[in-house]
Amino acid sequence: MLSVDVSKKLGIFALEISLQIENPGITALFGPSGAGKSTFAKIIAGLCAPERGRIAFEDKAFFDSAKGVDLPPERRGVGFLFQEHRLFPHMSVYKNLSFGRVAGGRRPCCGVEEISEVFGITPLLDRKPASLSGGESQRAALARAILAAENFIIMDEPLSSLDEALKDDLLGYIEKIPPLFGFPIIYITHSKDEVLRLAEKAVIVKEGRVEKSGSAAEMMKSDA
Ligand SMILES: Nc1ncnc2c1ncn2[C@@H]1O[C@H](COP(=O)(O)OP(=O)(O)OP(=O)(O)O)[C@@H](O)[C@H]1O
Repeated sequence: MLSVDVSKKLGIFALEISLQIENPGITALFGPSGAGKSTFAKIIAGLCAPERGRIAFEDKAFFDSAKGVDLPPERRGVGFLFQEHRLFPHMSVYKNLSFGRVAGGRRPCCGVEEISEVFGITPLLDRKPASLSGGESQRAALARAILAAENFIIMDEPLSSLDEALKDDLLGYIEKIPPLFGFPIIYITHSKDEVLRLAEKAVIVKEGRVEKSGSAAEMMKSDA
């Protein structure tokens, strides 16, 4: 279970989120632009520090302002997939994936070759990111996020730079992750279609707060 209770101010924006995510599958964070979804994701991953609060996964505290705990991102075991692929441009796909594995936890879920087969990128391993299509790049970034993960994966609008056909293709790959690798996923999106296709649970975030949470189908119906 991921347990979060944090506060953060960014200029005039105030984020106050208290939330527990128990779902072993995919939980969507859904809300309008500017609601604070990306800030919240960065706080969990250790890319942005809250002013106060506690973040813990199972019995491991990532952040605890009362006890002075603040683990750096590489010690949180969180795989992160961004809107754009953010592969290292000077490294081959193989090296990008190997780097993910080294940077990740002490318990890699699988090897580079195995994961490349799952995501259909084996023929691309010797290529540099600049020579890949948008869909190929996101599949390579997805594989790297899994290799870097020890506890769970956060995806921040991972389909936003892809066209409709490629979105559908990548959704198919994302669906495979919980059954094949067992990682929970926190999936950030504006799209109800993506929530309904992927997620069992959804958390509605508005103006820096959790408005409500529950089954994805119920949340999407009530947010109509
Ligand atoms: N460094 C910063 N300084 C000041 N304000 C910031 C900073 N970073 C983010 N904000 C503000 O915090 C609010 C939440 O931003 P955030 O990117 O988390 O929202 P979001 O829900 O992810 O939006 P989107 O769906 O458009 O990506 C916005 O009003 C944004 O302008």
